[in-house]
Amino acid sequence: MEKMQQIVGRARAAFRSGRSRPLEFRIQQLKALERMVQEKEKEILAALKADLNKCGPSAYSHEILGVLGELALTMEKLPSWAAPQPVKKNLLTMRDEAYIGYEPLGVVLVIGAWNYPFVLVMQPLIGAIAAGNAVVVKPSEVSENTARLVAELLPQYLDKDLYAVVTGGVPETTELLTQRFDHILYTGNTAVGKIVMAAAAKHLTPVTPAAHFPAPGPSADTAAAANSCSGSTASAAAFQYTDTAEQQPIWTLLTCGTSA
Ligand SMILES: NC(=O)C1=CN([C@@H]2O[C@H](COP(=O)(O)OP(=O)(O)OC[C@H]3O[C@@H](n4cnc5c(N)ncnc54)[C@H](O)[C@@H]3O)[C@@H](O)[C@H]2O)C=CC1
Ligand SMILES: CCCCCCCCCCCCC/C=C/C(=O)O
Repeated sequence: MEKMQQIVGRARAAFRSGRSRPLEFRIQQLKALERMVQEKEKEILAALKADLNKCGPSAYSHEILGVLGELALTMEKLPSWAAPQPVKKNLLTMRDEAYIGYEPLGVVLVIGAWNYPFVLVMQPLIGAIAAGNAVVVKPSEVSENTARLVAELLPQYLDKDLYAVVTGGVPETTELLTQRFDHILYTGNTAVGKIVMAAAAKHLTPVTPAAHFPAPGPSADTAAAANSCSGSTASAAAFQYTDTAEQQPIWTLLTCGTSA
């Protein structure tokens, strides 16, 4: 318990330091992530082969190109996604500067699944970094080589305190879920999804699930409505990922929008 408390506590302290907020810092971390994928492509593909016998164009396109594509898109669009959006003024606000400004939520937990073990932790990680959050990544223990590689590589390229990796199985995930997060992005089966959502509910933490739930994936609106940011307007940032296999949106990362 103490270990998870320390990991999440370190991420929270790093978040509170404010260094994840500036746009230049976020883009610099995303660039480092891009360099990691380019420089360690062979190791990533070898881990996928060892875990799942995944290889050839399918491994390369989903797990490497998919991540590089997400990084390129995010770095290109981030300045406009993160920019304050002017809002219409009324009589009460006509003398004010009125806009919606996007704020990071805090510490985000990313739980990945075994079947696309690299892309399913990297895509949400990219969105969470882009939005200025600290992140704790929990890759699937079933694809243990990929999990080990992610734990080894991320600290070599990213800020070690802001972005942590926890490896292990059910006991570790269970322990991790006792901690308070500001958002949880979960991919996996429905039964565990219910466990994750119940644990999150104890801290009133919003969860974005990517499982095969009966309803389609969450839309920006439903996710925004589910998110509560005290004293501010909840707004969906444009960090949305479309699952090309299923043609439905599966990731929506929220930031808090505050309007003056
Ligand atoms: N909608 C989508 O976009 C996607 C959905 N999926 C779904 O996910 C399925 C694979 O998921 P799983 O087999 O669940 O993957 P998995 O066995 O890798 O588990 C997912 C995560 O849940 C954690 N976990 C497992 N048991 C737990 C427990 N009792 N308490 C807390 N945490 C626990 C694991 O540590 C792991 O990180 C696929 O078959 C598919 O249905 C997968 C990829 C994308
Ligand atoms: C040039 C082609 C680039 C394609 C990139 C697509 C990357 C998306 C990979 C995500 C795979 C998740 C699929 C979900 C599976 C499931 O529901 O079990």
